[in-house]
Amino acid sequence: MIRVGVLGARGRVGVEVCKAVEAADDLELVAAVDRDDPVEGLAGAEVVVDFTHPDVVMDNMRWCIEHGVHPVVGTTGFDAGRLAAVRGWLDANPGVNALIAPNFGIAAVLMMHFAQQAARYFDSVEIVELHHPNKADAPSGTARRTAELVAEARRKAGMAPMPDATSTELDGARGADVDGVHVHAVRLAGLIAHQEVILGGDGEILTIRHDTMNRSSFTPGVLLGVRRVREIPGLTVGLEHLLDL
Ligand SMILES: NC(=O)C1=CN([C@@H]2O[C@H](COP(=O)(O)OP(=O)(O)OC[C@H]3O[C@@H](n4cnc5c(N)ncnc54)[C@H](OP(=O)(O)O)[C@@H]3O)[C@@H](O)[C@H]2O)C=CC1
Ligand SMILES: O=C(O)C1=N[C@H](C(=O)O)C[C@H](O)C1
Repeated sequence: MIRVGVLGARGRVGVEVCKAVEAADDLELVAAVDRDDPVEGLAGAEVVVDFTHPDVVMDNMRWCIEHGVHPVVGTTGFDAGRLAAVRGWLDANPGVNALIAPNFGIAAVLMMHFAQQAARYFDSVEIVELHHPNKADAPSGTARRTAELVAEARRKAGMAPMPDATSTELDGARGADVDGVHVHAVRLAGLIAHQEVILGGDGEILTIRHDTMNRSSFTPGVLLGVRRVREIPGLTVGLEHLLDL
């Protein structure tokens, strides 16, 4: 049995994670913690899953790592500076590992992977992400990561900058520039989490679309991370590293 704690346990995703851990024969839910709850119970966990908020996730990760607990993190808002800080804490606490995945949905990971593979065949790539209006961060962690993967693939292939004659624009009209890739964020009642990667070339458009239809879809990926994090040294970013793609 792996002893598991959950941070953000009463949140939209945390509730689903708690249910999935409780339903798994090889996992034991030893602590379900939300805002203002005592955290001591987490020290009895081997792995802590975090689905909280970008404002608090760094403090949570530091606490886990310093208490010898492996964090599996779905909370978004990571940039290069934050990842470097996490690496520093892990270096200071050998034997503790961490997994951060901007998206635990298997189909979402495949969407990012396919976009990365396709990127070098098209002149232009833009990303549209669409989420529920209660989301704190824009663009989404998934869109940021997709843009980074696409940009890296284009750099490796030695591609020219994307064509774009825009010379006058209203602020924000072309979206956020993530590593040279334009990312557009929609926040709309009724949505959960969706993304389109639109790739354009000479006379052809390829659209790769992913739709999250419910939040239990994240839990198989989370449980995979929980089961594997103890054996993957240091910091792992992205579930793709556990999927043999
Ligand atoms: N990687 C992935 O696959 C996915 C990532 N996410 C990300 O996960 C995060 C959470 O999403 P979601 O579940 O929709 O958000 P919710 O707001 O529904 O849940 C977050 C929960 O964490 C609680 N919380 C806030 N601060 C703390 C704290 N210091 N300690 C413990 N609990 C705390 C919140 O309490 P309160 O409401 O009082 O603030 C809330 O209950 C977001 O960053 C989101 O982008 C979401 C879906 C999938
Ligand atoms: O806040 C959400 O809901 C989601 N957040 C993650 C992100 O920012 O990419 C994953 C998924 O899109 C749902």
